[in-house]
Amino acid sequence: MIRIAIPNKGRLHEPTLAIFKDAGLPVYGGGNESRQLIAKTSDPDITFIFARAADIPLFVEEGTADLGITGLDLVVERGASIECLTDLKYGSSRLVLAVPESSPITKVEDLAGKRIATEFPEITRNFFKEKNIDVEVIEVSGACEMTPHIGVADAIVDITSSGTTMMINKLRPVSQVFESKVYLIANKDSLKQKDKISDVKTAIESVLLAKTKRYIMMNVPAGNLKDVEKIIPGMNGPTIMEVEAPEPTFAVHAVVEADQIFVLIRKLKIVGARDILVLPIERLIP
Ligand SMILES: Nc1ncnc2c1ncn2[C@@H]1O[C@H](COP(=O)(O)OP(=O)(O)OP(=O)(O)O)[C@@H](O)[C@H]1O
Ligand SMILES: O=P(O)(O)OC[C@H]1O[C@H](OP(=O)(O)OP(=O)(O)O)[C@H](O)[C@@H]1O
Ligand SMILES: [Mg+2]
Repeated sequence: MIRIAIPNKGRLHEPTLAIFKDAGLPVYGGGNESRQLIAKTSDPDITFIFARAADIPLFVEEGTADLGITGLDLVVERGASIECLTDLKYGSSRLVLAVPESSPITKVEDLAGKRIATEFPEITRNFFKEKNIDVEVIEVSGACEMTPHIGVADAIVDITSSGTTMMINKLRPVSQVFESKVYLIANKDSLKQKDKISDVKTAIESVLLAKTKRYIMMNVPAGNLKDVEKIIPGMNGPTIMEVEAPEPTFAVHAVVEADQIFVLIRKLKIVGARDILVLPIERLIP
């Protein structure tokens, strides 16, 4: 049995359900936000448990869950001893040291002897300890941006991605403290004992790889085939099939980089390709 802990709400909930669905493991029962706590999947050996992202590192460390999806910031903050298997490419964020816009503080050293409010006390303490700067860390459980404006702290260390919340709260970043990504994480013992974990990892990674590729199909007059082959990179070269058509014609299929499609189609039209179709790929297993 494999138990996978996934965030029951918040910004990671939907993209996590989506990536498992694409990987062939849809959640039975819909995984509605923060109400359903356990769900079966299409594999009788795999069960999802829904938890707060902040609790998942320890659930995975102690083996309550064999696998989990959560942010590296939460793993490090809790000092969880787990394996980070795969960067899931969504939810990247930064922990940033910030002060009120009106503050005279401009660099990290100016924080010596000051008070810093944060939801990440361990990461914050380590950051300043490594710089030999003595600060007072005040742990809060949310609304961190308010603390410097009400005299609770002189600065904050908080999570950010667009920077909108800090700007709205008239906070000026001073330094980046930590860079975070969302990972598929694993319990160390489970990783050794449960083969199915590598199946889950491969399935997830096949979805991530497929998102960067497109499947392209076209018809090419025989006389233009060489010019088209020069343009189509393909993974191991294009697939070429003869087409039943009034004139000698070939169907050319290939897997290409998604971010090359716009330029590629323009070039293919110039060398005579027609009836060009571009399709998404659900999974790509090299
Ligand atoms: N503003 C953000 N931008 C990008 N990623 C974020 C942001 N806030 C949090 N994350 C990432 O999402 C993970 C989960 O964040 P968090 O624990 O705050 O839950 P949430 O998704 O914000 O839901 P809630 O905070 O309402 O419980 C974090 O570990 C972090 O990696
Ligand atoms: O840089 P930004 O894009 O503005 O994101 C920063 C905000 O994101 C997180 O809040 P979230 O939206 O997760 O709500 P929460 O406070 O309930 O966690 C974090 O607590 C910040 O408030
Ligand atoms: Mg949040």
